[in-house]
Amino acid sequence: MHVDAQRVDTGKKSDIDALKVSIRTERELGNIQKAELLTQNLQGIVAKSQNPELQADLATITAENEISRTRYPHAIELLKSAELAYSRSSNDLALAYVYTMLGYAYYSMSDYPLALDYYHRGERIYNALDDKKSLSMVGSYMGLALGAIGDYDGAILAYQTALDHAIEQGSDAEKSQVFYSLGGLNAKMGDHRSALAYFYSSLEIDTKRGMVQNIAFNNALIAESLLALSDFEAAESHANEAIRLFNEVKSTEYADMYKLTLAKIHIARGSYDQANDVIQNVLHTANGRFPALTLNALVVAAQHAFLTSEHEISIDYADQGIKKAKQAERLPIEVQFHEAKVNSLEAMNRFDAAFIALKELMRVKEKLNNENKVEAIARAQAQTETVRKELELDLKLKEQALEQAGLSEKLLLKNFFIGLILILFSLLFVLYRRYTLRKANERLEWKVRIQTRELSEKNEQLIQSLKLIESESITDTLTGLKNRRYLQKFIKTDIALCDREFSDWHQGKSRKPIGSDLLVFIVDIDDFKQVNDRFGHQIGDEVLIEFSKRLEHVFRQSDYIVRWGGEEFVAVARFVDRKSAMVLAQRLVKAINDTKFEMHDNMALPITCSVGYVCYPLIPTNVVSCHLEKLLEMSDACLYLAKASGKNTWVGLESVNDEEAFAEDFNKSWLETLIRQKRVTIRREPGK
Ligand SMILES: Nc1nc2c(ncn2[C@@H]2O[C@H](COP(=O)(O)OP(=O)(O)OP(=O)(O)O)[C@@H](O)[C@H]2O)c(=O)[nH]1
Repeated sequence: MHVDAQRVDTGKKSDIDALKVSIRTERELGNIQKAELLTQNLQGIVAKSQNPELQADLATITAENEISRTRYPHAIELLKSAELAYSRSSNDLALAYVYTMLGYAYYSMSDYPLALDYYHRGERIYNALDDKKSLSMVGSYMGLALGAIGDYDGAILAYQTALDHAIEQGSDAEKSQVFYSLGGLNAKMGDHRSALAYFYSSLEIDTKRGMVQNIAFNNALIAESLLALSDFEAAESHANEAIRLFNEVKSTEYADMYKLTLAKIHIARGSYDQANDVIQNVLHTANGRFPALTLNALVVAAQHAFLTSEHEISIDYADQGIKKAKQAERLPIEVQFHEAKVNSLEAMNRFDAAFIALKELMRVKEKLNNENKVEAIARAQAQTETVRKELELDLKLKEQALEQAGLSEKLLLKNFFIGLILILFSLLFVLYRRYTLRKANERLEWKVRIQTRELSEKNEQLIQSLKLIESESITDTLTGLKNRRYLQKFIKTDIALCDREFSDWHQGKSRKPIGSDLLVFIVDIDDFKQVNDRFGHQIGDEVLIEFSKRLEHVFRQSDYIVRWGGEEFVAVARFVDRKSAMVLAQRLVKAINDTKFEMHDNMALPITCSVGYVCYPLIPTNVVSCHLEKLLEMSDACLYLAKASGKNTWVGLESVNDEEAFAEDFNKSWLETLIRQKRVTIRREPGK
């Protein structure tokens, strides 16, 4: 559906919906500029309407445009604000889509564990809504991320499920996506011949549908696989076709990205001058504007200079690349630059400098290795999720079969002939399903066989790294809650979003934020040592588990609850009004002391807890940005006051009046001083 950008200014819902569809269609067709133009039109309408849902829609659509432009951090910011709005309005379908897009943005920035986490969130909602088409989409994306962390087994399973959903829906778009992704996976595994077969299948569907940008992507990846197979002539022709199509739809960043493939083809052929022209051209356009493109161009430039024995130049490119990769936190690519530097220094017989560069290379590799350990956890979690999904799918199929059987019986009784025809159709359908599934299975089994040996080696490595990282996992094994690593990873973006909402207000860009505070609680079980001493550690553990469950009842699903350590828990209520803090704290204390804790041997223990909390931002009228550790120091000082006033109660720091209150060490005696000087607003349980 195409809508004239000039004419949609009425703000009518049907017009707005048509405009949204139009933007997505233009983008899918690769007309990014047109999509951005229409988005500006939507922006005008949204500005007039002040409708938060519409603002969230605009943020999502703009984020998708930004992803097309490879501007991922901005896309993430926009998606986070949409996530907030959709959670508030309980718009589950839109929320699931936002999660999927967040996953894709993180995937594009090579943060695979976070990408998988978001994909799982989206998938859970789509499952609950039984939305097969979206399940196919998210399955494909998950396959990509699993493939990227080397979990080929998991990736193949994800694609299999995605393909099933796509076939069931008869959806060409999703089928093409799965084929494209399977091509990518095979290319990653080094099986370029199979990769080509998948890319060609995807290309065929996209050509039928006239999806120019997808056709361009298929051509680009076909070129890369052909290059790997040393078929330079065909590779060059596909790379040129990709570049032509990307330029045609004004997607110049991608055109430049695949000009680098062309440069690699020239290098492989020994046409170094031609390669150099292309590289310089890309570096010139990318520098400063497109960080991802600049990094890729510098890798090829360093490689080119090394091969033409211009070692000084190669080192210069490598140094530029190291600096930029550090800024962009792209460790895998930083490793490539260090390697290039070591090679060039060695080739120049500068062994001292080469040794120093080698040490740096080892350090960065070690860092990357540590990150991969976290990825390994994501892989383990993803595998568990896949097994669960399979069981669920199996159960659903059985239920459907039972339902169908009941239905056929009734129909048979009513009308034998109609029943007979139905059975014949069902049979044909089952045969057709079996045929398509068998075909898909054959293909997958063949690939699994090829990969079995590699997988068992990888599994062995995985077991070793899992052992290493058990203590660092993001889940607390006793209570099943998340642990401090999880909170440290996720809270940063929430704090940034909160800062942004408030500073927009200070700068007069938006109205005063409502329901945008973060509340950080520390919850500590009272006299827990006595529980252990009197009843033993096992009972102590049972208390911790029951305690966690009660915490989960008090907070919302979208809040964070983590076991910080021992008998101490941290909960963060996200994007609420600070007025709710007292209510939550009271509810927390009551949730614990109201009913005794039932233990497995019918013993019932009276348990109480103390709570300290802090509301963020602390000075709403003048944002002083804080990190998690500082906020915890403050809630801990409040917790101390709660303990000192007899336990089984709460104390909260609602706001502070001046910036100087943020002393280096925010401890209990500093808080007491601030209270005495009336520089803070403190809340306590009435009567305590
Ligand atoms: N059973 C069990 N006990 C734990 C665990 N982690 C920490 N603990 C115990 O928790 C107790 C904490 O004791 P303290 O820090 O003295 O605190 P408390 O007794 O709760 O006293 P207050 O905080 O002043 O109310 C210690 O006895 C730890 O051994 C665990 O995973 N399981």
